[in-house]
Amino acid sequence: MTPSQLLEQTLASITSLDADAMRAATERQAILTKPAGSLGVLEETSVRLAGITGVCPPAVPQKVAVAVFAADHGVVASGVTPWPQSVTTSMVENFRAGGAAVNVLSRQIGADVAVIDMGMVDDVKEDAVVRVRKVRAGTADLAVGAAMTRDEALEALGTGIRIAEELADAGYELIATGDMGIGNTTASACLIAHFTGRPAAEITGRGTGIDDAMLTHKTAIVAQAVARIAEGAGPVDVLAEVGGLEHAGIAGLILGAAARRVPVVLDGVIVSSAALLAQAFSPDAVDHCLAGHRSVEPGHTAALGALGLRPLVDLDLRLGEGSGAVLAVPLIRSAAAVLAEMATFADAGIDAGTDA
Ligand SMILES: O=C(O)c1ccc[n+]([C@@H]2O[C@H](COP(=O)([O-])O)[C@@H](O)[C@H]2O)c1
Ligand SMILES: Cc1cc2nc[nH]c2cc1C
Repeated sequence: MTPSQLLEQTLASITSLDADAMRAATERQAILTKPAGSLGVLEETSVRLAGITGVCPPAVPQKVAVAVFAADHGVVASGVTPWPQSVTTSMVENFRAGGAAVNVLSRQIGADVAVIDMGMVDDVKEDAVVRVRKVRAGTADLAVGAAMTRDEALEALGTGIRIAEELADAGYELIATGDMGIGNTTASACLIAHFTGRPAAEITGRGTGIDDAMLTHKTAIVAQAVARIAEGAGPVDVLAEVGGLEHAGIAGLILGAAARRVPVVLDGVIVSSAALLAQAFSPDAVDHCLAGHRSVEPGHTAALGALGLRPLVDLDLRLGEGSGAVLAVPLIRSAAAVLAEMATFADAGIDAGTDA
């Protein structure tokens, strides 16, 4: 099957959320021993999980994968980040060794970290942690021209879909998403500016921590690259022009997981920019996602607004790797557990009155 056939087949199998399961979840929330609505966003989360999985009450997700998509970016040659490109590889080796923040946070919740080399400049070895699916050795510099070809964009989307299928087949009930790629906040800003229609100056942020001069330069690069996108360009063209290989992988993962009814937890600005891409292919796919957190990057708030998602955690994080998605998992598990395990008014013999 060609990547484009895989994409078409995946899009055709994505459905809207299960309205019956959501109705049952909403009705059950109303008879649990609490004032109606008092568990706020946890209640909404439980209803969404029912809609995604088609089951009420949805199972508490025990088996959780953290899929961290890694790639390099030609735009680092244009001076948009203070960090050397080699840090992408060094951090992937840190993930493999279990020493990064995402490893520590994942151990806290018993989640398995899977790293996908979508397109790092360096070659890394395959093992139980790192899956080598390199589409090309880094993108071209988006400040100068298209980041990749349409065929490469399609291949990378297909790779992400396959990762979702592998994780679903391995029995993962929830997939948290993450990214690693020096320079990738520039590509993310381009995607967000394009899909939200907001100006580059409003969307472009400091990434790993850049000074005012570099921010001005980065913003100009984003504005110019977005202006190059042709009127009426489809999502594959947008991805090829200004995206990254990890963005493609994450968008594919979101589409593939939605097709399999496996909920996906979004991380920060990079993952959410990839979710906008997934939304351009299939608005229903994003309904199968939960926003883990709100990053301090300005583009993230704009992206969440366009995705129509409310972040579960807001802790001034700007790390990436999947850190904010992993931190939200205990809240998602709690939301499902409340719906499944709380006593009803009838069970507890509590008079709910007539206005409850
Ligand atoms: O997830 C976020 O919101 C986030 C915000 C700022 C930076 N990052 C991480 O920082 C790296 C990219 O930053 P930069 O400045 O090199 O574009 C990349 O590895 C991201 O995971 C991530
Ligand atoms: C050290 C470091 C760790 C990261 N993790 C995700 N992005 C990162 C960027 C840097 C620079």
